[in-house]
Amino acid sequence: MTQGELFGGPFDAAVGRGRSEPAPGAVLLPGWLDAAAQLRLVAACRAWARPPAGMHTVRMPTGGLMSVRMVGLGWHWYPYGYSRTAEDGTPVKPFPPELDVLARRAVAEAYGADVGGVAGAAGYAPDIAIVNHYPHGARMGLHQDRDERTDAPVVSLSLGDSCVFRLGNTETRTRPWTDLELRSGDLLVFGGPARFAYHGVTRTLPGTADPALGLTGRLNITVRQSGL
Ligand SMILES: O=C(O)CCC(=O)C(=O)O
Ligand SMILES: [Fe+2]
Repeated sequence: MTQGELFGGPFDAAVGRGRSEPAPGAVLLPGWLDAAAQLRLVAACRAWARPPAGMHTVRMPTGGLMSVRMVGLGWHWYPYGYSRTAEDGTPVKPFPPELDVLARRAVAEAYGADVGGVAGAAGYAPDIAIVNHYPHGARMGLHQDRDERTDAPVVSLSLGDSCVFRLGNTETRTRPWTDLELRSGDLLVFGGPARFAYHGVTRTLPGTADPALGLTGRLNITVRQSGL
């Protein structure tokens, strides 16, 4: 049985763990971060998560709490917008220069010679990072990232437990979609025609992280350009 059959849908366990383009404009580079870079990022996330303006639970306008906890750097995300003030009323932490460097390299490597053909990729100037922590059992429903005022690519880095990432289409929350396994160190860039695709995390795979990371659950860092 393939993993596709196991998860009941088209499933690309990052075929052979090589570069793939799961949808036009979406590029997956498995294992893009080496072990040392992953360790450094986990340590940085721990510092960014601390109060003030630290990691918090988000209440949706409908009243429910998100199962993912998050912290914004550069800008604080709330449903549905950005502010310079965090959940606790204190100024948001600055957008870290190391994420600026990393995300620019990510976009350059993801698109290579095509960078000029992807909206906002050549002049990519990120100023937001959102760090999400997925405790065991957490998930993120299908959504579009559309609180930014640009169509510049979103850079996504995964750390810790693997997850099933659902990459859908730009029109509806329904099929067609592709389920991708994102593992620790994987880079996913979604720009161009994939920039406003619905996406989400249907589940994490507890216990799949390298124990050496010292992380329970999964971390995801998205780096974005606000246009604000
Ligand atoms: O955790 C992920 O891989 C996706 C996170 C995401 O979609 C978001 O923060 O908007
Ligand atoms: Fe998103």
